[in-house]
Parts: sequence; C-alpha cells; structure tokens
Amino acid sequence: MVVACPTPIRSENIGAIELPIIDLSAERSEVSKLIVKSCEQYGFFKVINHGVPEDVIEKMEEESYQFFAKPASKKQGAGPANPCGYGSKNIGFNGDFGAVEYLLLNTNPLSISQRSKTISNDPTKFSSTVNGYIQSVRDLACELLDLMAEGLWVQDTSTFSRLIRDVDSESLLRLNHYPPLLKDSLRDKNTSPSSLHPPQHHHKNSNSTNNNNIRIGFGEHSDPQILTILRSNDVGGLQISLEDGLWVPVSPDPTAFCINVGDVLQAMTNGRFVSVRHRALANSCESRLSMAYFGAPPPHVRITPPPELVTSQRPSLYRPFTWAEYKKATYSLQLGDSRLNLFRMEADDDIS
Ligand SMILES: C=C1C[C@]23C[C@@]1(O)CC[C@H]2[C@@]12CC[C@H](O)[C@@](C)(C(=O)O1)[C@H]2[C@@H]3C(=O)O
Ligand SMILES: O=C(O)CCC(=O)C(=O)O
Ligand SMILES: [Fe+2]
Repeated sequence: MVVACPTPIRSENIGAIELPIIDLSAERSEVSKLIVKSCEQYGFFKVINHGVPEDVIEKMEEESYQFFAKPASKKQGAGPANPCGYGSKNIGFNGDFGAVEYLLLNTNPLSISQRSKTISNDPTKFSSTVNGYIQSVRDLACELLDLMAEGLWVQDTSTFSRLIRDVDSESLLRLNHYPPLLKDSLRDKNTSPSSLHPPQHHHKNSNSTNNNNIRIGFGEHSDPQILTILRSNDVGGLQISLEDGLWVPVSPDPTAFCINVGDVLQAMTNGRFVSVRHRALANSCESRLSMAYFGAPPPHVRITPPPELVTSQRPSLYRPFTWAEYKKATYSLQLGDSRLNLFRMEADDDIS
C-alpha cells in the first residue's frame, strides 16, 4: 500500500535524510513513477520487498566477513587490485587513499571461480555464494532498469537492462570493509578480528563528522557505471552530496538495498537522471561492510539515449561513447574527478 516516502526528510537532530523508500511489491506504474522521480531529484533511493532472498544476502555477507577477518598476509594473496582483486587503502591507480580494504571482482563466473582460489579456503563454496548473489542483484538491477524505462515512457523497455544482461557486460562486485576508527590506535594491544563481527545494534548513523573524528573510508566520487545496488550492514557511513554542498548521511538499513544512478545512466537518460557524488566514512567503533554491485555495459556498445529522450527542446547533452572509452577516461583520472563532463557535446578536451 505505502509505496514511498517521496521526499527525503532531513532529520532534525542528526542531519540524516531518509531517501525515498520504494516498495517494489506495490502497483507497477506507481513504482515506476516514484523511481523516475527519485532518480531525477536525488539519483538515489532505497528499495524494500526487492526479491533478493535473505539467505543469499546473509551467505554473501558471511563470506565477506570471513575473508576480511583473515590475517593481512593471507588477504594480500588475493591482491593487488589491478583493478580487480584485494586492495587495502589504495584506491585505483592515481594516488587515492581511504580507510578501507576491499575485494573488487569481475562478475563473470569464470573469473570468479579463478579468483576464489586466492580468496577462500573453500573456493567452490565461495564461487557459488558469489554467483548466487550476483545473479539475484543483477535480476533486481534489470527489474529496476525496466521500471525506469517504463516510467520514462521509453518504448523499448529493455533498452537499459539489455546492457547488463549481455554476457560481455563488465559489471563488478565490490566488497568494502571499513575497520573501526579506534581499531588503529588499539591495534598493537589487541589484534583480535572480533571487530569484524556484525554489530548487534540497529540503525547506527555515522554522525561523528566533526573534524576531530572524521575519517574518509571511500572518498567523494560518482559511480561510472549504469546502476549501483548497494547493501550494507547496520553501520552507517554512506553520505551523499546535495546541491547545496552539504554532505548528508544516509541511514543504514540491512533489509533494504540502496540504489544509485551511475554516470552511464545519466548519459543514457540525456541528463534526466543524475549520477550523484557520494562518499563513505569509517565509523569510530564498528566495522562497516558494504557490498556494491555495479551494473556496467559490454565494452563496445555505443552508449546513446533512446530516441524518446532526445527532443528539440532537449537536444543530446553527451556525444555517443563506448564503455571502453569511458572506462579508459575513468581509470586515467582520480576518484573525485568528474568524467562525464569530458563527454558533453560542447567539450573539446582530448581524452584519447
Ligand atoms: C580512483 C579510481 C578508483 C575507481 C577508478 C578510478 O580511477 C576512478 C573511479 C573509481 C571507481 C568508483 C566506483 C567503483 O567503486 C569503482 C570500481 C569504479 O568503477 O570506479 C572504482 C574504481 C576502482 O576502485 O577501481
Ligand atoms: O561503502 C559504501 O557505502 C559506498 C561505497 C562506494 O561508494 C563504492 O564502492 O563505490
Ligand atoms: Fe560509489
């Protein structure tokens, strides 16, 4: 019945917002309208009744905890991240750092099965868990993309989802672990991995953003791909950048997925949807674990908006490009750099 809280509400005392929460079991045309509105206004929304089975999420989370609880020397066996693999503190190739360790995986099953050998003592179990999770979140991403196309009155409703269903899609799965802020100072005294266990409390906000206490886990950026499906444990940390320049914490909800528009979808909707900058802070006392699926196109398909989204009142904002070109630009830049502007019609920068 209740479909969404369509307007983010800024919470009076903690400065958090509630993103629109969209119930996917509600009436389809209502759902698609709310999704479109959220993508136009905030580029972010949460979904509930999303159809991803709880046990699929729990198993994936458990494998992630197990991996990050290993000694550093063992984890390094799955690295370095180039860009896939295990990374700690270094992000990308251009000098970005954060208080985060991560596993970045190509979602191709063959690649997962090979990587698993360096990640888990039971690679078969790890692969099957990861493949199961990817399959479920990909289905969710495709469903959301179809709903978006419907809400935008695009006739070919598979126009976006087709790209991530393609066998050559370059979608990624990223597991991020943000160790607690206080752990570093205690490390020499106590090296127990107990801090990796899922916290017992509910809805913690990483609201400790005064200058003495802030620690950037994953710096400000937009996601380059089509759509991101993010699930986190109940430790806050994600913040989104609103137009007024404020960083606004998003409250964590392990039962929901947080969805955000990527740069490619901004281009494919001819700028109607916005790929919003966000970041993640490490929490003082507890481990944040997030699992992000980035739905990406195959490398050589031309990215252009469907005809319905280009009109004389709204001419093409971006020149056509391929994901291979976009990825090259992305990896040549720093995390916080803006890439989509390089592809604007009026841009004459040479990115080759
Ligand atoms: C510094 C970088 C890391 C990143 C590639 C980049 O050069 C700029 C974008 C970064 C980002 C952000 C969203 C995703 O986490 C990611 C996998 C992606 O596709 O773009 C990362 C890249 C990465 O960590 O490899
Ligand atoms: O951990 C998070 O909540 C955000 C991570 C993120 O933005 C990313 O991996 O691209
Ligand atoms: Fe991101």
